[in-house]
Amino acid sequence: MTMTLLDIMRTSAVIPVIAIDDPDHAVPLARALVAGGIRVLEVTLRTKHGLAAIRAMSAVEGAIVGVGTLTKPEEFAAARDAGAVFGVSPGLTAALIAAAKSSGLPLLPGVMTPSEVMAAREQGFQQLKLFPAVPAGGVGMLSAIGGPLPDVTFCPTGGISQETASQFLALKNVACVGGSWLTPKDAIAAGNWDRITELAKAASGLR
Ligand SMILES: O=C(O)C(=O)C[C@H](O)[C@H](O)COP(=O)(O)O
Repeated sequence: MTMTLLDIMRTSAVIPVIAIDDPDHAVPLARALVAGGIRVLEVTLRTKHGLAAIRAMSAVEGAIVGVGTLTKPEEFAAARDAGAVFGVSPGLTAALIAAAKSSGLPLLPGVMTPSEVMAAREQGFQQLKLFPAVPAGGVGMLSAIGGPLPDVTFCPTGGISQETASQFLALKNVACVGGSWLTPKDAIAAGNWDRITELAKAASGLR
């Protein structure tokens, strides 16, 4: 059965934002996160290995793999073909809206102001990423937006940590949070998969 974006957002409390520097890290990293209860994985296109990593991680049992850092329309079909089942962008443009529709890839677009929330909603997007969440105003801003715009659900990302995530997750209009703290670069480089599983377990326990 195909999962909706909301189903995906409600699967785990935290969506790890992943950047793969070495393609050999993709599968063990995905296995380590899934072993810790974190199944939804956002693999960014920040490195040249992004698409190959999406392909490899999609084959890991239990993993639900999406593509992150979508900033250009041509990236949508390529990510979908590599196996991504959802996409995340830091912002939203007319070209990205068209690419999301033509590729069929469910998109979680980034917004940072009430006007951007309203413009995205007019285009049919009711699940949004607040980015960058903490610099934009964090918990106070999301709670204030929930007053006039209660029908939008957020995945705040940017500046959130294990220590602060629960404040975001307690909000009615937050389904999950995103962050890079589950995948520290030093742990990945050292192949310390047990540490990643521990971080994932702690994050899954947030909800
Ligand atoms: O790459 C993207 O597409 C982004 O939108 C940026 C990431 O979501 C943030 O960099 C994660 O934030 P941190 O947890 O503060 O590291």
